[in-house]
Amino acid sequence: MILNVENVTKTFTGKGKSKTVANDNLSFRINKGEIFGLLGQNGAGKTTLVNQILGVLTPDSGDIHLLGKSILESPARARSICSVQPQSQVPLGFLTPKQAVTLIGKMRAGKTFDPKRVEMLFEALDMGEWANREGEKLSGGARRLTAFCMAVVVPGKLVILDEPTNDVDPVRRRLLWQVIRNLTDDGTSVILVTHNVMEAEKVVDRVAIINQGRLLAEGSPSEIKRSVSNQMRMELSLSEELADIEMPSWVLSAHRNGARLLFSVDPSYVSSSLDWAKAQEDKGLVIDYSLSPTTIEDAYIELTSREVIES
Ligand SMILES: Nc1ncnc2c1ncn2[C@@H]1O[C@H](COP(=O)(O)OP(=O)(O)OP(=O)(O)O)[C@@H](O)[C@H]1O
Repeated sequence: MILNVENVTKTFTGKGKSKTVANDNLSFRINKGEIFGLLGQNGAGKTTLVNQILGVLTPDSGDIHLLGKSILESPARARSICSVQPQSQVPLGFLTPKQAVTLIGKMRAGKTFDPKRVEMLFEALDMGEWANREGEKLSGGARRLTAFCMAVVVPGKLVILDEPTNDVDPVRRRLLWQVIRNLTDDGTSVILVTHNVMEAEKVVDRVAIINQGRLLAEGSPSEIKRSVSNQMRMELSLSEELADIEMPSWVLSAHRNGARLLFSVDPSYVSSSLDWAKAQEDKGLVIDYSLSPTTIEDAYIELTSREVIES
């Protein structure tokens, strides 16, 4: 085991003494060589937890053990064991990606640093065209990939990646997932902090879903899906963002994001749900629909969503 988070609670006191419980009695473990997804909506408490793993914040109660030792006893050790890609963009200034990544590699590995590692990463992520371009002239995606390379050029035993695919194009996203997967070959563990549940499902071994500071579920993506039940998902693209759709009685739960509507459907209502969707399409209210087995995104929405749209 690399990381053991035990009953961690962290509360912030704001203006007027209002309190926010950012982490509420969180407990989970991460194994060696594992990719662990930390999933949760904005404000769920992910960054607060990461900052405690890095020893930047101290829990109010509970403890975190990294490779068997308490972070409370030695916060600086935690920072030497972990490498991090932060959620915010890393300012590169006039440094090129090659210079920035090489600099970090030398700082972390000293004389044992092998510059071929930079070439290998740039090739694996198809970054050659940007390698020698000034940081300030790079696109958001190129900067994000550079920050990723800085985090993994000499990876710690625990690599923490906060939304690493933000701004990255779909082709390089796939390359990035492959590089992340390869990181674990030598026993490195990875924490992947993300909102992008569907993407995470393809790469993580286990996930923790947190909401309002609390752990809602933990396990492999298939365990999480099973825990939510044997439902089907219907996904609809509405013709207008504000289209008024009457909710059928067989909908178990619903989630709407603009013109995208997701239903959980009892498998015994497959035929009725397809008839209903076809009727909505004929009325011009729905552009497109599909029915498929539950995904981890459905499980996530089911677990975290308080909002069920009304009929
Ligand atoms: N320094 C702070 N002072 C007061 N409240 C804070 C502080 N840091 C975080 N919070 C609050 O704690 C809660 C958890 O925040 P946190 O940044 O950990 O969430 P998150 O899951 O990382 O969100 P996001 O996905 O948006 O980055 C939020 O309600 C946030 O407003």
